[in-house]
Amino acid sequence: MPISFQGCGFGHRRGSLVLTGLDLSLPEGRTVLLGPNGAGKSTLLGLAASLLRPHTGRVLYRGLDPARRRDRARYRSLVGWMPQEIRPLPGLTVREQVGYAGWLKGLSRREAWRRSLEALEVVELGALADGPCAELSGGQLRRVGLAQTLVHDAEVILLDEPTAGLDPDQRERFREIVSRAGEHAHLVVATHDIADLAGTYDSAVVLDTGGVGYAGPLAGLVTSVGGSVRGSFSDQVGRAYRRLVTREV
Ligand SMILES: Nc1ncnc2c1ncn2[C@@H]1O[C@H](COP(=O)(O)OP(=O)(O)OP(=O)(O)O)[C@@H](O)[C@H]1O
Repeated sequence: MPISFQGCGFGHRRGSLVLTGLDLSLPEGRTVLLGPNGAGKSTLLGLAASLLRPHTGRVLYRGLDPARRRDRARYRSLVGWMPQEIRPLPGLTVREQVGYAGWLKGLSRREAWRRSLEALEVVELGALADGPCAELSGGQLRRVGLAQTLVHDAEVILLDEPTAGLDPDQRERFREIVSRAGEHAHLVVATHDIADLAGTYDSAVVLDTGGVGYAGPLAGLVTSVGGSVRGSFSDQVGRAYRRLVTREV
């Protein structure tokens, strides 16, 4: 079972909590994390990535608690995280940037270098491996971000709005690559891109004003809000999500 949150509370500022008493086990497989702006999706991923530490409760994966110093390095080697913004490191090639990420996650230099090319091939950037990272387009940089999560043996991969700002073709391409990456690891993807949810994900978690509105299989999202069964399954899921967060009837 992937990452679980046990009674987690967190606020970025004193007196204002984003998450309170969160009890949630992220589903297995490919999970989409949905919710309106400010619902706490990035905060939840930040806690899962051990970038943020809960003020109350704990985050666990395979019995490892990243708040405990002795568990942290192992936890981080098993959990990959891609932030919303990928910054090219000055002077590094694409392959060096990905290899560096692997080294930070505990791979030897030799292993990180070898695997960096494999990861770049998965995201279809092998041909640009030796070019400067700073010259990549926004869409290509997102793919570097994904390669950085694939270069080590992450069992859980967390992606924060990986398709934001991409044109429709790039989004579709990225969704395909993400879907493929989900064959080898549990994926959790925070996104507002609700096109083809059914083709890309197995499960959904919907956050709404500090709580979990829904967590489970995509099909259950439709039935949980009494959604209509008209249209394709993806359309039904999209409508059910909108209904859940806007209370549309
Ligand atoms: N660094 C920060 N300092 C202070 N408040 C923050 C910080 N980051 C987020 N917040 C606040 O925490 C709340 C949750 O933000 P978060 O970014 O987790 O939401 P989100 O669901 O990812 O939103 P979006 O869809 O807009 O990316 C918001 O009210 C936001 O203003």
